Amino acid sequence: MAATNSDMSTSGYSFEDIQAMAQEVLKYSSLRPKIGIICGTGLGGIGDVLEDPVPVPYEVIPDFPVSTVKGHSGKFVFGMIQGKPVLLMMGRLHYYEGYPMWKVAMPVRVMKAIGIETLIITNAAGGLNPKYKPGDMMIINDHIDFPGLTGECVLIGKNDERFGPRFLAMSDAYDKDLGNKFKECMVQLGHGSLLHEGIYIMVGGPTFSTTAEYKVLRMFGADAIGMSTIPEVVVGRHSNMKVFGLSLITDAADLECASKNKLTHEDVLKIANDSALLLQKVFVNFISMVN
Ligand SMILES: O=P(O)(O)O[C@@H]1C[C@H](O)[C@@H](CO)O1
Ligand code: HPA
Repeated sequence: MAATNSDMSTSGYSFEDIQAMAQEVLKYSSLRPKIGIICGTGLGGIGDVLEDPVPVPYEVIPDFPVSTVKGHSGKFVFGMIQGKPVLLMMGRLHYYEGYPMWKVAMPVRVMKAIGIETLIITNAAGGLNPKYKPGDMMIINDHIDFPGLTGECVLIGKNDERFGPRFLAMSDAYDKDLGNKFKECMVQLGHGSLLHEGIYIMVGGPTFSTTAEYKVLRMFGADAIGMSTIPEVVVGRHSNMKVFGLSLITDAADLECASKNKLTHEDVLKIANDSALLLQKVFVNFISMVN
């Protein structure tokens, strides 16, 4: 298996490598899910609503990278939600862990090869929009691929058309119908006031931003800031999947430089943990509405 990028192929893994990884994962379950969920930092609690979960640790998949961040356990999990088979990815890969961009999003290609058609991507994010508070949620309706704009787009390199087209439109990246369904769930459950729709910007991390950086990124028009998601969205769309993106707002950017408290990963995990039960309830309803 060629897990290097020496030939400048887009993914570093050939089409055949990705199919072989998918076949390996499929050996663990007879379920054939069409819905995939990527759990953001601390959001693995979504896995608690899975009936008959079957975990597939990344270590059993040949040449699959490991997840090194607290709050990301490092496994795929098959299971059922509301009578529908789903595949969870618990343990995303981040650019700041030292993985090249093509490797960060490679699991999305494996999910596609497994049969996933609808990709639900979650993350923990900082609120740049002054209206957002920790514990709020934001449906991502557009994004700013900051690494992409500066030459680190996940699709840089040779393109294998079996994965998707060389040039990819991103104007319709986020599925509106899925967004409306999620909104409906939040309103039905009485939590409509926690929900926003907005623009997510990805930065490389692992540093959180300075006040000056937050101000610039807010001026760009971003509502929430994080260190993931966009490479997965781009590869999901390249693979012709329907994509839904959700940010859990875990902290409010200190645009006035007024706070004496320094933001930590533990703060992010705590808010994610506090929101776990609500997210589980919402996801049970949401998945029942997803085709
Ligand atoms: O994997 P996500 O984007 O949810 O994780 C966020 C960004 C960093 O990885 C981490 C910072 O606490 O949370
Ligand atoms: N910045 C970047 N990533 C994040 C943040 C933040 O403020 N909060 C959670 N993930």
